[in-house]
Amino acid sequence: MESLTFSTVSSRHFSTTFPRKTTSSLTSSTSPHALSFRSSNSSSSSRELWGIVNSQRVVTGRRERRGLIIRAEMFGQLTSGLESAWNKLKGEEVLTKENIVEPMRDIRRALLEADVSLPVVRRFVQAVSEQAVGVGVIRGVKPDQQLVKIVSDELVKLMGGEVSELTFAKSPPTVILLAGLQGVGKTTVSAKLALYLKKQGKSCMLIAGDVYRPAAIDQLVILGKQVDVPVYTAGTDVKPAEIARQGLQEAKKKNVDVVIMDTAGRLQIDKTMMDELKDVKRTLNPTEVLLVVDAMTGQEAAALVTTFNLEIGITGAILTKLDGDSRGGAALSVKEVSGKPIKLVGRGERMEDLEPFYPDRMAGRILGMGDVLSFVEKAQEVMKQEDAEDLQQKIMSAKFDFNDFLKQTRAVAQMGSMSRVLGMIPGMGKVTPAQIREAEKSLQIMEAMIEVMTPEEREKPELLAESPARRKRIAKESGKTEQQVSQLVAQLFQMRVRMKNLMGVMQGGSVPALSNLEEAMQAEQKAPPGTARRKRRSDSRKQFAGSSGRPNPRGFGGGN
Ligand SMILES: Nc1nc2c(ncn2[C@@H]2O[C@H](COP(=O)(O)OP(=O)(O)OP(=O)(O)O)[C@@H](O)[C@H]2O)c(=O)[nH]1
Repeated sequence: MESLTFSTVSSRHFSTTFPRKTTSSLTSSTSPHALSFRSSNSSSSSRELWGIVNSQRVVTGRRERRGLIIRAEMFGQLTSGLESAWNKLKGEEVLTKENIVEPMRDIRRALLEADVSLPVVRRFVQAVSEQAVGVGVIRGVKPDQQLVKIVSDELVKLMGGEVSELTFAKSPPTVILLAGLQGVGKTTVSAKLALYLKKQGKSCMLIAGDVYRPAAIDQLVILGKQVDVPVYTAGTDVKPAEIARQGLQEAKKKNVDVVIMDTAGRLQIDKTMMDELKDVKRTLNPTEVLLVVDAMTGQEAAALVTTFNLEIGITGAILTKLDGDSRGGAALSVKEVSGKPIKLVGRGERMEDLEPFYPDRMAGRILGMGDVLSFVEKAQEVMKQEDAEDLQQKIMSAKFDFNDFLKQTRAVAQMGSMSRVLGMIPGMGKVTPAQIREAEKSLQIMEAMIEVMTPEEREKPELLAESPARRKRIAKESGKTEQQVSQLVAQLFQMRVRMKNLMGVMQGGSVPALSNLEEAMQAEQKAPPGTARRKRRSDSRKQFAGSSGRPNPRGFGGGN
């Protein structure tokens, strides 16, 4: 399904798999975060690809205007409104009560401009502010990235958290009653839904219940043919409740799994319409009563869902025309205002354009920052503040041992494939797949050797540095060579010194921001011989001498 591609694409795909073309200057501004993950070649006309390369935003419309191609991005205005919030945090070290005031104002404005209902905006802003000031520091994650993550989590919550699946009757047929105002897309949705369920292996039948618009019956018959689903019709002279009864009877006779009833829409909610719907509902005793609402109507859609729920009792909503110029108000307000979930969304006029409503993917599209979100999540998982501080302490006091080494390598493994993690780090995108495979292989070798060390050896690497016999034993038990063991021990000592050097670049001993770490690493690589490198080597020797008392004159590789 099309949407699947948007929230999970890792940054590597931007640079390696998909060609890319920069968005027209007429589209909303581009996130600086997203930019850092982008590649720069061009040429693709595929809509899916465009969605991906535009940093996971959905490009929905394509209109020629005065020779220029204008690409409308879903929720583009909301996305750029939120971007200005992150931008206000550039250069900040940590989120504070003071420095989030301005970004929160931007978030509030962006949501209101997107036509999100005011009480919803108020609650949202309050929830985000509270979390932002209490969030603390996560190693390697900048405050603006942290705010993106908090906003994302709250957006997901606002939209209901989990996907709200359709319910099926214990004994078939499952009956789905569709309701809604005129022109919202009910008839189209009826057929789309039948196709959607058919793809899940369910047999379906449609009932044409819109007796006020004869063309609607013809339309449903045509669409039914298109998706190859039978349509029950009884003309326009029969009451909708009676059509429902007959249709249901027919469906039972045919052992159909799901019956979908299309009903008439009105321009306004009126009593006759509600009474008629109530009659139909009573007759059908439906498993699902879904209100079809138009995303373009913004918070009005949420108000409608509330009214319909109070009047006839509904189980959820279907949001249509999400591919249009909707600003996001409907998607963000429906659940919070009405308490009823959006179950499905329509994203185009084709029969295939109906899909479940995934709050997390929707949030990802609104923010257009899937990569930043997954990076922050991974960092949160593996780099808890306490761990980072603990590690820092150890490094500063040169006590980084094999347990820490193992913890670190496992943390990297936990972060998923190393390649993905490296790809997420700006500036690290040029690591080749071969290098990555090599790195992953050496991690496994290291783990095997550390695992056979005694607890004492793990805590005091000096024991191994001093004793060829111990190294020999480790080699034997882990199935590796003595040279590999010696290299590992040497590596640990080198790492102590390297990390200590890196820590030196941090201001005030704080946990490093990613950029500092990157700069330090680049500086290290660029250092001319005889300066930092030379110093590091001598530091390394001192470190080794200090820890073991007496360096092995033959070096690790040469011992027996
Ligand atoms: N772009 C887009 N158009 C849609 C979508 N869903 C429906 N439409 C279009 O909206 C128009 C109205 O759809 P209908 O299915 O006739 O609407 P209805 O609610 O049955 O209308 P009434 O029978 O008058 O109440 C049609 O032109 C559909 O093609 C969607 O998700 N995206």
